[in-house]
Amino acid sequence: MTVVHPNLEQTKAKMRATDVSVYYGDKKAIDNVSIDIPEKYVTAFIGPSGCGKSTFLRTLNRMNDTIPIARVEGTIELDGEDVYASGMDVVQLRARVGMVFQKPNPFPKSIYDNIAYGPRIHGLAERKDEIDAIVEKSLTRAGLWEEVKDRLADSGTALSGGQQQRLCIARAIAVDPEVILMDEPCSALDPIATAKIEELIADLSGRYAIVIVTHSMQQAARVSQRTAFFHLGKMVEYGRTSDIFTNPLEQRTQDYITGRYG
Ligand SMILES: Nc1ncnc2c1ncn2[C@@H]1O[C@H](COP(=O)(O)OP(=O)(O)OP(=O)(O)O)[C@@H](O)[C@H]1O
Repeated sequence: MTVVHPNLEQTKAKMRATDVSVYYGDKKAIDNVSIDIPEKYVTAFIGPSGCGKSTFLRTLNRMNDTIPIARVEGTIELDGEDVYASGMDVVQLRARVGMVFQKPNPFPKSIYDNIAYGPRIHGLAERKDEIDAIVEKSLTRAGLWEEVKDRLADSGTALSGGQQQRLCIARAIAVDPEVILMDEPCSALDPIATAKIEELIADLSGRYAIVIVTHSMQQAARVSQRTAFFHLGKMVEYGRTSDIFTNPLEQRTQDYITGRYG
């Protein structure tokens, strides 16, 4: 059972997970997790290594489909629609629920094409001027436009690590997502690049539902309004970020945030 803080105000759920369990073969990695992911907020998933944070994050846009031995039970909804329904178009789902990974993974293409690719294949724009506008808007929103506007034809892989990660965020934004999942997006970055990504997350919250997996409690405290603490595949506690860090209700949460394990 998850302890949910009683003072949580009602917010509209953008995504809802109900009784979700995930298995890798016979091994249960996520055990009966239910959570509402609120619209326009940043939700952080924290917990010790191996507790299942990334596994659970990946259920939200069916990234686990790419792992043959992974099996998901329970229900995940996006605006009330069953994400695992047989008629669900997974490509479309992953545009609506975008993902940014631990290691920046730009396509080996130009900066321009990294952004233009998604809108083109999703039919969001056809004319060059429309695509140009999406490229500029997405890069601006990701805080990268000023740095790259004079070299859009250069390869995305030639950027610094932090710039590459902002390019990947711009790429996710370009297809007009509703939710952005971030799996330890700063773990490969230095402190300055990390600070830029954190600023960017703050700018983007309010516009998208964002879910971030992080090993850094300081980062969770800085960027999120909601925090879920995971331990051994279970979601132990969920509440406002400030409450989770100052007034945890569960001993296991208290032990983790005070550094007794992790
Ligand atoms: N592809 C996979 N095949 C088999 N087992 C896996 C796979 N991915 C993860 N697991 C197992 O599932 C459990 C949860 O792993 P997961 O990566 O979700 O945890 P995590 O909390 O994100 O960890 P970390 O913080 O170290 O990234 C672990 O026991 C892990 O070994």
